[in-house]
Amino acid sequence: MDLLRRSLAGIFVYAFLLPVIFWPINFHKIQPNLTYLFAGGMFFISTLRLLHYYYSASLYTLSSRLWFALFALLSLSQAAILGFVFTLAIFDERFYPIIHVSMLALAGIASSALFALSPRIRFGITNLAILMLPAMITGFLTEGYIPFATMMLVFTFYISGIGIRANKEYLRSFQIEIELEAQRKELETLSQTDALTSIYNRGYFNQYFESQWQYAIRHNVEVALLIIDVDHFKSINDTHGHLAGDACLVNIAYVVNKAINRSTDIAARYGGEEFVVLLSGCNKEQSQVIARDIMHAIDNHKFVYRNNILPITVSIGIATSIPEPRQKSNSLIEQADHALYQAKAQGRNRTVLFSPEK
Ligand SMILES: Nc1nc2c(ncn2[C@@H]2O[C@H](COP(=O)(O)OP(=O)(O)OP(=O)(O)O)[C@@H](O)[C@H]2O)c(=O)[nH]1
Repeated sequence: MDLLRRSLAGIFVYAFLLPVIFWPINFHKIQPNLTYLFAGGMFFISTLRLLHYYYSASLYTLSSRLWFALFALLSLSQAAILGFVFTLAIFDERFYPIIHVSMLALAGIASSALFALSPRIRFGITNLAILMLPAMITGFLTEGYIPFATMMLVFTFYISGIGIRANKEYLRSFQIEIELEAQRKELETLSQTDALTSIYNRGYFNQYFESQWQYAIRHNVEVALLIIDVDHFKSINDTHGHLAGDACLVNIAYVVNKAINRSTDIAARYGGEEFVVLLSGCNKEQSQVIARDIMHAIDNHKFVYRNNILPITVSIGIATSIPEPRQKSNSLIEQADHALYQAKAQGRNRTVLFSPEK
């Protein structure tokens, strides 16, 4: 339907403006048959197109395919007539006077295409003005050519109108594309982020961990996993309230996230008061150093809520592996979990590296 609305102005141009051009240049006297055939043909098809326009809704309900087939047939017929006239004007001397009309139509088509694709509308208007003004001014100043110059002026306005509209649509589609891309990115970030702490969530961690695990299998790289659990967190909630607990989790996430530096390492909230850190290409010694750094950073951080200093400590389970091709990534989580369990059992506020014999 939008297609139809857009073509309405074109129907009137084809029906009246183009045929009318033939009279000021007296072409109807030189080639009456062609003039009346062209004008009659254009007028007839334009009338059919107007009928198609007014009965569009019911025709479309009847069959959208038929609606489009008729639309295409009618508009392409007018293009065919125009193409035929262009060819006669260029290649047959008897029709030479209408070369003006053909050139004008071609200039218009070229300008509207340029308008539509130019990001700067002023450039399109300047281009059209430079293209049309010399001939138009000369036409107004030359006896016998005023009607032709007037017609050029009308035509120039018509092309500018189409061009400005097409240009606006072109820019709008660009804008929509940029907005959609920004929204897609925002949604992607939201789906990967933990709502409370703003670090990565468990969903993203699982996905990233799996990809790093596969990479480690292919390249024989060591992967380290730390599971960090807040000690006696229940009593923090019970003593100071859940909001105090939430504030602690936000701070812990901040401190943990700050402690990792490599671009391939990530920290995520695994659930409740548990966090995970994935370190790629990190051996046992290096991962223990990082785990201790995290513990010290938490020790040194002042957790204050409503003027109360909250005694926050964490226990960290560490596991590392150079994964075998058939080894599942879950095995590393189980090992780190096991080490965490031992850290808790040994009195908390410590790091434990997983070892099978323990
Ligand atoms: N404020 C707050 N509390 C949470 C959140 N998620 C989990 N918790 C609480 O974290 C506490 C975890 O308690 P437990 O699993 O018993 O562990 P813990 O008290 O930390 O004891 P240990 O881990 O054995 O040192 C529970 O009270 C949960 O309600 C959260 O998003 N915000």
